[in-house]
Amino acid sequence: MESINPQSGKVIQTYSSATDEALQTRLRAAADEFQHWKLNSFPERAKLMHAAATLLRARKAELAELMADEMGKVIRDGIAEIEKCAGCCDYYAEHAHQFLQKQSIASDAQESYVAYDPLGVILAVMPWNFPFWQVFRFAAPALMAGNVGVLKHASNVSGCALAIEAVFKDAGFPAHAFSTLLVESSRVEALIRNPLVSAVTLTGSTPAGRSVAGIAGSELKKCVLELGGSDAYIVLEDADLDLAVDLCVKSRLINAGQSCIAAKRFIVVRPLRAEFEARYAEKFKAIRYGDPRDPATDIGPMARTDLRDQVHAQVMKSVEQGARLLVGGVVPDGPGAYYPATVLAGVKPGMTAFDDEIFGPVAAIIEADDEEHAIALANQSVFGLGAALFTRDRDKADRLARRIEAGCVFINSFVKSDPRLPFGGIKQSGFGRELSWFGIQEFVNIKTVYHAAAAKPAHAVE
Ligand SMILES: O=CCCCC(=O)O
Repeated sequence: MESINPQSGKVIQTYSSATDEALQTRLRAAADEFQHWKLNSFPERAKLMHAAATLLRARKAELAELMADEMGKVIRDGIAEIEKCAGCCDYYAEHAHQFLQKQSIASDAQESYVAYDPLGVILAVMPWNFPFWQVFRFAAPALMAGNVGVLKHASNVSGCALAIEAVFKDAGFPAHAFSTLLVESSRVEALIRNPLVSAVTLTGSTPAGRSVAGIAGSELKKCVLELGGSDAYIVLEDADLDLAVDLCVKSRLINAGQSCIAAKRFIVVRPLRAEFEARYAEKFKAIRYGDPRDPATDIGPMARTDLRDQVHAQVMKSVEQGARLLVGGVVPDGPGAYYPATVLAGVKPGMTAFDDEIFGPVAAIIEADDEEHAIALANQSVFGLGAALFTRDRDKADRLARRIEAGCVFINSFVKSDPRLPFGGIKQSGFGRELSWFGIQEFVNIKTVYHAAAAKPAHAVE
């Protein structure tokens, strides 16, 4: 497996994938470790998780450079990503015990309660776009709950995958509490089917989700899926337009547009559409793409040239279908998987930019007749990950938020994940939740314990 620098196109490192025997040995070791790890107390686990947070903070500069080299993330975003991972480790170190405390429930029993037991070896199949964050937001709760983790990371970020394993090991976790498996995607099916694996979590595309869910389903193994999105950002007539334009630009360009929760469809009511479009295009024109290590760069290269070419094909298709290209839309000459910040206007249902997820720095502006039409357009999607609403009317925002088919709705803000808040989607964006109290509940056995009304003491039996 090769790590290729998307800026230069040069191979940085080649990794050999694990043999079947080596994989089996690692899974066996993880399963054996689970028998010990699950018996540790919460304070013991928390101590190690805090140590992982400390190490992440100490290594943030080098880890950000690794991301820049393997997938093109600009350095300041890489540093922010590592800090967020550290915060997530601290959060679960501090709260896991309380989240998984036994809960008494009154019933006809003398005593009945719910206990939360770990499930075992959890396989995480993770993508390259947030190579640390996506892994830590799974690993911190899963390990704190007493599970052990094995990671199959995207093949272009093997360096990141090994660096994550090293963080856990160097923080003092037992050797097989968290391990990285260097394997190609074609071997994920065998991993899910392996009897030593208890459950699987995937962050990735909708087709990958279908495949993982199908395999996990046929094995009757629990899975959590965090898939694609085409988040609608609705701008209503009473919106603060400066704020809306700023946040809509910012959200679309997160990670060079390569984020499931980046804003993708901008649905603006007719009276504001022309003004929004003009201001939006102006800001996009000023966006500089370039070396991810250069502090002056706004967006780095996309992660791979084939992904860049796919985005360009989607832009061209949308234009053929009638969208107006306002900014960008031209593949630059020279090396690197670069794509310019691009704006499409006049986008409508039936066009690629409306119907499909565009995983790159491409904005689709859509005009709505009115508020009702805006909500209908937002919901006219196979995806249901996130959405944002811009309005000054708080009551209206609450009413409309409930009508939007998505896992989260942010009002006058862009969509973001936060360890304290549940994160996940509906429809073809997946199912299950990560983060918060809800996330740590996904990979536990929610066990009912029932004590019958007091049996007579032995000496009282006639
Ligand atoms: O592709 C998904 C990106 C999620 C980013 C985040 O959680 O902030």
